[in-house]
Amino acid sequence: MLRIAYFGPQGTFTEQAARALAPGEDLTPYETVRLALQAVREGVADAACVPIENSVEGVVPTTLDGLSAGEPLVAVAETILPIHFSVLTRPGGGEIRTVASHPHALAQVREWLEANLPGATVVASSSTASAAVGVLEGQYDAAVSAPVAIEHYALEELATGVADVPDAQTRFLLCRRPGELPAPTGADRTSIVAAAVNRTGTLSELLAELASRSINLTRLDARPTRNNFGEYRFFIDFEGHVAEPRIVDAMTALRRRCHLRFLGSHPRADAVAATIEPGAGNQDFVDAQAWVDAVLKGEGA
Ligand SMILES: O=C(O)C(=O)C[C@]1(C(=O)O)C=C[C@@H](O)C=C1
Repeated sequence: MLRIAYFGPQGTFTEQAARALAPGEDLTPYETVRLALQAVREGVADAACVPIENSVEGVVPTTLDGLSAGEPLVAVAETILPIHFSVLTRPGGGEIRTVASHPHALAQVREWLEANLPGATVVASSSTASAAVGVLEGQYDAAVSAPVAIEHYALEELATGVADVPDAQTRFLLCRRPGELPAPTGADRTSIVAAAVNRTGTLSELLAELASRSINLTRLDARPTRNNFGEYRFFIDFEGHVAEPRIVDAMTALRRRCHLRFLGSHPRADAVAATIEPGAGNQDFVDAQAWVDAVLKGEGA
């Protein structure tokens, strides 16, 4: 049985994602994303399930920072969950003076809180489920939690289906130490971190390498390197798999220009096939290489 670390405690959205990505495996909650990733680096866990991006609030910075520093880890699978919340209180409730949740969750229910709990002080907690634990322990009066939290904690539902944006979604990754890659499917995502030197035009040069090969980006984020003020690392997700000739061509071009960290190639949860423009398919790259090989052997011109 695989040992799967996940961003917990029990009752987070991430636990649900871990159950979807690793059904029947042995799941262990960790208090932070960093600790879940560390468990994999230390060999205590085989893989970690962590949130990466939300359709309303964007990327989860602790996950980006956790993946870009320390021993390399790669994502081997992803899942996307619909996100709506339950607001949980102690049974028999009383006045709600404080309401807690993970900052990403609070950002997705700001309007609901203003309309329904206008006097309450909003408090950030380490996860949606730790907010539920806090309510149970009397630290807060209400928690904005994943609907499954009610199955783990003896709380009452004040409201369910809470979401300022009805179709919100979060994408989660299953990360392991580098090893055999998942096979390409034609509907894959590749993730890299690019540490480019700070000079005019570097980011646009990197993006041009992808654009000139008609490789479609699915996400672009920047995070500070933490070394020099104003220096950033770029997190780039794009369609395709590193085992495809067109992606190999792009990755080698990028590697010549900057320091790269590979964060994985794996099937997309939404199964959207890669956009392939005329002249930019894998066979086009194979044919072009075969022509150059023939020239080198003196068999073509
Ligand atoms: O706290 C949780 O339940 C989580 O799994 C984390 C997280 C996130 O980091 O975005 C996951 C999904 C929701 O968007 C809110 C919180």
